[in-house]
Formats: sequence, structure tokens, C-alpha cells
Amino acid sequence: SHAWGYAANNGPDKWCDNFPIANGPRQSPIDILPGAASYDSGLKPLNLKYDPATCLDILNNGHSFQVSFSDDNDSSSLKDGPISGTYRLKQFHFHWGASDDKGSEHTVAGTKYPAELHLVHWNTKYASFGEAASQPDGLAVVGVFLKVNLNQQQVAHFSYHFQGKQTTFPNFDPATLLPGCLDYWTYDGSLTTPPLLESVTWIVCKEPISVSSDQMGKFRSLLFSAEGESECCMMDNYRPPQPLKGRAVRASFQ
Ligand SMILES: NS(=O)(=O)c1ccc(C(=O)NCC(F)(F)F)cc1
Ligand SMILES: [Zn+2]
Repeated sequence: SHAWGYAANNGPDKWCDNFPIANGPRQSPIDILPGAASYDSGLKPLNLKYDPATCLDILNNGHSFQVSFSDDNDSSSLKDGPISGTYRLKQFHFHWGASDDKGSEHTVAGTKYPAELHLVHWNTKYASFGEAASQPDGLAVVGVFLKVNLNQQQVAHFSYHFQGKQTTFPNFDPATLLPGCLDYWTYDGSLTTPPLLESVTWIVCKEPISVSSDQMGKFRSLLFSAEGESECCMMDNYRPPQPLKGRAVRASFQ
């Protein structure tokens, strides 16, 4: 079976063929309706601690580019918020569109942002990321919307062209990618790409960060294709919102 992707023949509408959980009860992303979210005063502020020294490399994995972190200790981790215990940062990556009117996976009352950042963390009550990824409370992903600010300087100089390309990416501090205000919505969901595992506590920040239109251009210059293949620009690598199926979305703010 041809690998999954975002094209008409292998994209989100086809994923259920090989991954039936695509129609499961807690799939992501979702459309967040702020008016329907319930404020929960029991939710704690996010406690994010990132150590740039744990930043390892940047990889174009053919679906996005991802910056990986060494996770053999808690020096880059998430605590509090809606979760209990400590979740270690494993990687971050983005989803984006072919134009600024689309690209985010979560939407807010139908509004699409041009891109969305995902900071992926795993619950240290499990032995590894791989084990955590198959547990209902195994992962916590912080989602941050990106908006285009026409005269904004570059967020960071990512531009990793071909699939499979990997390079060191020393001392990048992911805290520079966080908005000033860490108000968030939270709900139980899944990975937004196959295998679509229903193991994610989603934490979606209300405030977007700004990127330059040049930065968006750089994202769109990345390639789904590998070196030597006919060039296929990496864009529209987002899954559309999935049915809420009765889930509650809580807000950390009023
Ligand atoms: N887009 S997302 O929901 O943040 C997202 C985060 C992580 C993974 C991932 O590690 N897949 C590989 C695994 F775990 F073996 F299945 C996929 C999607
Ligand atoms: Zn993602």
C-alpha cells in the first residue's frame, strides 16, 4: 500500500483504509468553539521548561520538518496545565498551507490560521516515547497557531529541503516559539497523522505567534519529494477538523 500523505490518492480522506481509528471517538484536530468551551478553574498554568542544549537535529521526514530533542532527562519538559506528572519534549514540527488562508489543523470557530506548531511531549510514567504513544494518557501536544505579520522578522532560519535530509540544529530554544500569553483550550484527542493513535492530551494556545511572509515562503519551499524525485512542494500538510463525538473542550481562561 502506498504510503500515506496529503494528496488526493493518499490524503486524509483515504487514511481510514489503512488506519480505521481515523473514524474513532477521539480524533484530532477539531474545530474549537470558544463559546462552547467550559472554563475550568482547576486547570493550572502551563509549566514549560526547555533547555536549548537538548536540541538535536532537524529532519525533513516527508510530511513536515521536525526538530528533535534528546529526551533522556527532564531538562526539556512540560508539567501542570491539564496534565499530572512530567512529560518530556520529544520533537516539534509544523503544518501549513499553500496560501495564508489555510494551513492550521485546529480551527477556531471555523477560522483557519496559515500554520500550526506542535510541541510533542511524552509521559515519563512510561519507559519511552514509543510506549507512551500507545497509551490514552501517553502524549501531550502543545499547539500554537501562526499568523503572518507582514513586517515580522524570521522566526528561525529553517529551510530543510529534501525528504530524508537531516542536519544538526544546535541550541535552538523552542521557548522562542511560544506566545506571550499561555491561555489554552484542552481536550482528549489523537495524533493528527497516521497511525492516528488516541493518546494525546491536546493543549491549544489561544494566542497565535507572528511569522513573516518570507518564513511562510520558506516552509512552502520544502519538499515532500526526496532528492532526485520530481519536485513536489511540501504544503497543505494538514488534516481537517474531525467530529467532536461528545467530547468536552475546557478553557484555562474566562
Ligand atoms: N501532528 S501530531 O499530532 O502532533 C503528531 C505527533 C507525533 C507523531 C508521531 O510521533 N508519530 C510516530 C508514532 F508515534 F510512532 F506514531 C505523529 C503526529
Ligand atoms: Zn502535528
